Amino acid sequence: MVNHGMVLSALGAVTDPELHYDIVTLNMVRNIAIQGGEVTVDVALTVAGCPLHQRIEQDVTQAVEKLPGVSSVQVRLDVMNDEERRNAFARAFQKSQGQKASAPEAQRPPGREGNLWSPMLGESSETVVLGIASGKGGVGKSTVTANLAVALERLGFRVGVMDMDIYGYSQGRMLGAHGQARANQEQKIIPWNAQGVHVVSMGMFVPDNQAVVWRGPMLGKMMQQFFTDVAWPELDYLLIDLPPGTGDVALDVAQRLPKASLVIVTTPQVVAREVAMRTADVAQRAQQRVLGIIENMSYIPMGGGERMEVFGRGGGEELSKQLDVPLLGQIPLESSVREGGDRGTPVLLSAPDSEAAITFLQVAQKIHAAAHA
Ligand SMILES: Nc1ncnc2c1ncn2[C@@H]1O[C@H](COP(=O)(O)OP(=O)(O)OP(=O)(O)O)[C@@H](O)[C@H]1O
Repeated sequence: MVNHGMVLSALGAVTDPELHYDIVTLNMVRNIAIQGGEVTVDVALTVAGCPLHQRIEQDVTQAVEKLPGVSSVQVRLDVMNDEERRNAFARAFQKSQGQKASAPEAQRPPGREGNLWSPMLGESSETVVLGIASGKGGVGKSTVTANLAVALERLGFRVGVMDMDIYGYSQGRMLGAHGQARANQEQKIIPWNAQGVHVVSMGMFVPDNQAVVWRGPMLGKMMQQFFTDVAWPELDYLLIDLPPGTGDVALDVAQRLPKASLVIVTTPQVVAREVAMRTADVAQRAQQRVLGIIENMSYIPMGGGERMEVFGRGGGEELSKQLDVPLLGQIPLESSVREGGDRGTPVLLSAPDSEAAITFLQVAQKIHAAAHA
C-alpha cells in the first residue's frame, strides 16, 4: 500500500528544471492526498504561466506512478504567493552555496535589506545597476556591454563596467584598457579608466591572456570583491557583464543584487532566443526586473535600406513578447563592430556614423528612459 512518506521521497527526485533543486526542498509540494491507489499531488509553481509547468507535471506523474500500489496520479498545479516564492529562491540559493549557511557574515549574500556590499546597491542609491546577460555564449553580450557603456558615457553619464565574465573576460581588450591592478592608499583597487568608462575586470589580476580556472561559487566571491575592494567613483550606471549561463547565473544575481535589472542579449536565431528565455524566466521568477531585450547581429546593412538577415529574423521580438518587456534595439552585424572590439576602440568611437553606432546610442537612450520610468 502506498503511503505519504513513499510519495514524498519519490517527489524528492523531481527537480525544478530551472532552479535545479528538487521540488520538495523548494517547498513546491503543497499537499499529498492518498485514497486507496489514487494519489493527488498539489504542486505550487513559482510563477503563474511558468513555461515549464508541463514538464513538472509530467515528472511528478512519472515519479509517483512507479510506486507500488499506485493506480492513478493526479497533479494539481497552483502558484506560490510572494513569500513562498522568496523562500523557495532562498532555499535554492542556500543549496547552491553548499556550506555557506555557516559562512562568516561578510561572505553572506546581501538580503533585500541591509548588509549590502556597497552603498551603490542600496535602495536609496541613484546608481542604476544593470546586469547584461545572454544565456547562450557568443551572442555578443560583451560587445554590447562595452558599446552601451561608451554610449551612456557619451550621453553624459558616469559609467562603470564590472567584468564578471570571469573566464571569458574581455572588457579590457574591448575598451582598450590594460595593465595590472593598482591600489590606492586605502588599499582599494583603482578601476581602469578607458574611453571615459571605469572598468574592473579579472584581466587586471592575471598576466596577459592567461586562462582562469574557476568554479561556480567563485562568481559570488568575485562579485563581492569587485564591490567591496574597488574604489568606485560616484556612478550613474554600473553595467555588469555576466558570464553566459541560464538559471544559476540569473539566480545568483537575483539573490545578491536584488536591486539590479537585467538586459538580455540575444540573436535572431531560435536557439539563442530559447536559451535567453530560460535566463529571463528564472530572473522574473526571482522577481528581478528584466529591463528589455537587445537583439544583436540582427542583419547586415546592404545600403539603401536593404538588409541581409543572416541569422533569421524575429528572435528578439518574439522574446520581448513572451516576457512582456520592450525590445530595446536591433544591432546590425558590421565588421566595424568586431574591429572596434578587437582594437579597443568601440564602434561608437571608431565609426560613429555607422548604423551599429547609431543604434547603440538609441538603445542607451531607451535604457535610460526605461530605468527611470
Ligand atoms: N554586431 C556585431 N557585428 C559584428 N561582430 C560582432 C557583433 N557583435 C559581436 N561581434 C563579434 O562576435 C564575437 C563574439 O562577441 P562577444 O565576445 O561580445 O560575445 P559574448 O556573448 O560576450 O561571448 P561570451 O558569452 O563567450 O563571453 C566577437 O568577435 C565580436 O567582435
